[in-house]
Amino acid sequence: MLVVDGLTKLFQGGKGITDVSFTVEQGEVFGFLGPNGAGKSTTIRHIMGFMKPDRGSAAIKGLNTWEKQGAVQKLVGYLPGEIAFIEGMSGKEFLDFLARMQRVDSSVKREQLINRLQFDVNTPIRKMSKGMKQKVGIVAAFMHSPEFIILDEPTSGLDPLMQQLFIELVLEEKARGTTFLMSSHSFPEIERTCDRAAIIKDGRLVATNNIHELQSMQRKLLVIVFEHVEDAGAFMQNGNVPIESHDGRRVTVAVQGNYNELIHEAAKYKVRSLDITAQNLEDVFMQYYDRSADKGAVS
Ligand SMILES: Nc1ncnc2c1ncn2[C@@H]1O[C@H](COP(=O)(O)OP(=O)(O)OP(=O)(O)O)[C@@H](O)[C@H]1O
Repeated sequence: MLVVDGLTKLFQGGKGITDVSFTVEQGEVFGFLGPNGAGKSTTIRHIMGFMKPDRGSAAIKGLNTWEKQGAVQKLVGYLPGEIAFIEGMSGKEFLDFLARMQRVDSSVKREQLINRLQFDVNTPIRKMSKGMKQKVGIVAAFMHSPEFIILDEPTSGLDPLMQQLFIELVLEEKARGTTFLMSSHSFPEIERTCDRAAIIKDGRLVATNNIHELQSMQRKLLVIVFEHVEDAGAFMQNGNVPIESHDGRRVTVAVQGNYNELIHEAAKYKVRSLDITAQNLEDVFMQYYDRSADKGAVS
């Protein structure tokens, strides 16, 4: 569906993106993660055909996005990072205006989306909060059922309930075969929706990975607090379990699947408490990347 190949754009002052390459398959939900200023929006603006790259290219369904921007934009639903609304319009007038340009009868879906996102579409946009404007933008990107939806930080400004609803909307569209590219700061949000994700830092892609593969590599961290410091010491010395860290009576162990040996060993001592947490998926991502990079192979 999307091929980004060696995309490079350097702004005055040296910031920008360098040699960004990745693909998004039809029906896939692809996440684009990175800190502020990493180059997410710049990459997305090239994919939408709004900017001419210095080098490299982006193509949607084989159409070069800079050379065929009109055709490309018809195929895509787009939510920009900062939406430029037309002065003086209400939400309804703005959506009517877009619907005329999209030339698809989107009235039924539009009503459903407005009802689910719970906002007053007749409010003048200049009086809307950031979250309300974001909702109008989401309706605009989804209402005409495009086959590819590109979202630049879609949940910024939304409260947790609306973030949850947004995830449901994405999963419903995904089930209908819609392809997504979406940027985010939030790994948990990407984890809930995406098949694969890429991390961008300082304008360069540092890793691309399969989320389900990462989830299967995710280790559990067990924090065991022993009754006595000596027990903690003996447990660490005798047990054949990978110790993550320790502090007095508290020992943190990382396990991936095989709990028997650990439970057997811990049961030899008096345990005061036991806590289990899953390893942060972002850490798994970066660990995996470091290992692959050492071997010279980043998938
Ligand atoms: N038109 C421009 N002229 C000069 N520098 C720019 C321009 N657009 C972006 N930049 C710079 O390029 C870098 C990447 O910006 P970009 O907006 O792509 O980041 P981002 O990952 O989307 O960040 P955020 O999460 O803050 O939206 C930043 O350092 C930014 O200041």
